[in-house]
Amino acid sequence: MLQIHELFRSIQGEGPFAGRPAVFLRLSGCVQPHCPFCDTPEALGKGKSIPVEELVEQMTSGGPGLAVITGGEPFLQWESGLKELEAALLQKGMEIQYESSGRAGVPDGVQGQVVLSPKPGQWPPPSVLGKAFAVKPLMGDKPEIVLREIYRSGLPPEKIWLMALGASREEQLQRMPLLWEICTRYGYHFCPRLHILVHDRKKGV
Ligand SMILES: Nc1nc2[nH]cc(C(=O)O)c2c(=O)[nH]1
Ligand code: SF4
Ligand SMILES: [Mg+2]
Repeated sequence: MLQIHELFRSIQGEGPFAGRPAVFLRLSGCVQPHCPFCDTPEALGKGKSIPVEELVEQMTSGGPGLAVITGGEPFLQWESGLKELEAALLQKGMEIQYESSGRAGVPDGVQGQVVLSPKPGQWPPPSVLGKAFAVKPLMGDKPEIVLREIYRSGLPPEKIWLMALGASREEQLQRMPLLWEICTRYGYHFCPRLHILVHDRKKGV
């Protein structure tokens, strides 16, 4: 069983796979304490219990493609169903990408691609960063602190996507010019959040 908040088809809005059609599974629950700026508070509750087999059926009904598994914090449920879901989806030819804050660690043996979005003040340890395919830090009012963490971690610029904190189109657009400048200067990827730019605060897209 997995505790889920929602399952929907959309376009990956962030990171290295941005622009790709994908099926999204948003798992429920996150590590305490929850972030005061959380943009998915609706996913922090208990959610609905759904059997893994039913999720596999729904997620593969459109044929093979990209599955994005997000939350909340998806890796909290690794041992209670997510590992099993990963194996079943891979077996059906799906490509898997995780959206994780890194706050629950990254399980050993995970096969999908892990994209970490560290939150301000919560920079993950090297053992967690080392398992990431890409790192896309949320940039808020103190970008210099995050830039220092990136520099200290020794991550190569090719692995970094900078994205703006904020759940609204207005906040995104307001923070983008500075991020654009920083990305140009340091050779990081600029990460628009397409679903917010297109749909603003709408959920389930
Ligand atoms: N379209 C779309 N792309 C996303 N990429 C990461 C998302 C997330 O909430 O983790 C997300 C989301 O909620 N929607
Ligand atoms: S890690 Fe993400 S989902 Fe969890 S409380 Fe923080 S912002 Fe919300
Ligand atoms: Mg999100």
